Amino acid sequence: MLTVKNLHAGYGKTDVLHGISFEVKAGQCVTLIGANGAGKSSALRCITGLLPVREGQIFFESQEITQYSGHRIVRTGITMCPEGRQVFAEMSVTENLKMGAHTRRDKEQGADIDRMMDLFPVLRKRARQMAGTLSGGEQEMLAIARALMSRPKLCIFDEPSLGLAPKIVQEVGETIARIKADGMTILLVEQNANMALGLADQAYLIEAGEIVLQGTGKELMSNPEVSNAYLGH
Ligand SMILES: Nc1ncnc2c1ncn2[C@@H]1O[C@H](COP(=O)(O)OP(=O)(O)OP(=O)(O)O)[C@@H](O)[C@H]1O
Repeated sequence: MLTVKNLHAGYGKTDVLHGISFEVKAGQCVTLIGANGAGKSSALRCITGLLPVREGQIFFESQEITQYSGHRIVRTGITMCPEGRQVFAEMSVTENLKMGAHTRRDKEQGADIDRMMDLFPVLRKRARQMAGTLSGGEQEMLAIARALMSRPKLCIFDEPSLGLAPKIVQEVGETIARIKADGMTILLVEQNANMALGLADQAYLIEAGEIVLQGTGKELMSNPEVSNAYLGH
């Protein structure tokens, strides 16, 4: 579904991605793991049109999207659930969900809001509450639900566990697993390698802008180098 080939990108004179390639097949959960500053978010910024690609190509389904604007990429069916959640703090939960559907022209948004509230009961309880007053975990659920409101074909999660307590991280992991079981294709970027590898069909380890290891989630989890450096075992 998504193919990234030999991707180079950077900021100013500095290159931070040095030719990474990976693939996300329909229905898979694929994860990019790696330390702080390895280049995971930069790779996502390239896919979503926020950072120019210097060399290489990105394909989504049958089209090349390498030079597409962020807006056009959303219309192809790629949605990102951003790092730090970025909910609209001064809007209610329901209004945030409506914002997630702003690119849709159909009349089923109301039914989808209801579906999201079934999927995330805490959002129904807090429907009228300003999003800025929700807890971190609730805001993450809202950010995920808002991303799903666009009815994406590919949902990208950037560090969904960041800053959350371990119990909430587990809940977020379970939520992503449920979304995957419903058939969503997922690209997940995480520093929390334990959570990410547990969910992933396919995983890539990025170090200093290069992919240094790839395999199934299980394979990377049982790799001693990954285990020592990233899993805290
Ligand atoms: N806007 C920017 N301007 C200049 N350099 C940047 C910018 N954003 C990121 N970088 C640099 O690019 C490199 C890769 O950063 P990136 O955010 O992609 O890493 P990451 O793996 O996602 O890490 P993190 O988990 O901290 O987000 C780092 O060296 C970082 O300092």
